[in-house]
Amino acid sequence: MAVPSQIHHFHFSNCLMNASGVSCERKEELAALDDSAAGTFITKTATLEAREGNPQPRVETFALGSINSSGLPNQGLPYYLQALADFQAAKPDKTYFLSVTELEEEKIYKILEEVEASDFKGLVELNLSCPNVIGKPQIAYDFETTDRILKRVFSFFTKSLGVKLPPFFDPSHFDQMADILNAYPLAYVNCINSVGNGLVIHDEQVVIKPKQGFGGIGGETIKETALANVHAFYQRLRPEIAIIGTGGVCDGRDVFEHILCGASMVGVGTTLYEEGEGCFASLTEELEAIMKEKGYQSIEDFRGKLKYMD
Ligand SMILES: CC(C)(C)CCc1c(C(=O)O)[nH]c(=O)[nH]c1=O
Repeated sequence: MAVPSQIHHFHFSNCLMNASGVSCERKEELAALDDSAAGTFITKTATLEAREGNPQPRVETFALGSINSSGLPNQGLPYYLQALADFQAAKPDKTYFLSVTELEEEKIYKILEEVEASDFKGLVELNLSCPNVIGKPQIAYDFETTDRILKRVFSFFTKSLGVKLPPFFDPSHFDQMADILNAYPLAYVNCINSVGNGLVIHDEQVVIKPKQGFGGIGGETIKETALANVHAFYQRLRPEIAIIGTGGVCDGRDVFEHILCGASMVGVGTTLYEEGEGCFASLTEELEAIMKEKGYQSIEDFRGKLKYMD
């Protein structure tokens, strides 16, 4: 029971995977994902050194989703490179994802130089939702910084690289970002990261401790924004740049819709957080039932074929 997919020469036995950040910080969590119905996994975004992250409570769920200000808690790059080497040795034919970022521009180059020098064979995801300079927006909302970073990264980086993008909400931003991304040999873009700086209130109080309760929103409530970002980039990017659709996946229909919008792989975050890795099997069953009912044999029968009203 699976719906296979691929990104370039990387084949995946199933089109579902976790969203970076959820159930993927420690090796034991990655092992559970590795043994699940998911076609692959992506690590929690790694930084050069391990990080504690923000004070708890820092992740909470609410009726229609989740909010988090985790603060990049991770075990540090060496931990993930070693873990990935072990997973790869056990399953030589499987492809995995490593997510990385850093909190200053120069360190972004340093961490990618370390990944480049490693034996990692999978795909690398550069998380562009990181704040760069204090007082400036996150990298992906600063177009010239994004362009400068990608230009310098691709002057030395030869492994397969994708970028994780926050949501955009304006056609001119889709246009500007797509123009930048199309200039680089990216393997894929992953749309979207959580919807930044939401606020969840219970009674009269915020529900997470960091940032006076402000945090990234995920789950059911962000699906329409996620689908729009997947499709907007599908419409604009060169076909060589694949799209991973992440955000708002609660059932098989949501997976189907991400693929209809152009996604080749679909990331699951909040639902994985709430249901555990068994969600991949149920999402796959639901997707297969929809495909059967519609007579679709494979993803390519409907990927990107969203119909407009003429
Ligand atoms: C928000 C950052 C801490 C700068 C990056 C890590 C991250 C986090 C996080 O670790 O707080 N949460 C998200 O929903 N998306 C992210 O990309």
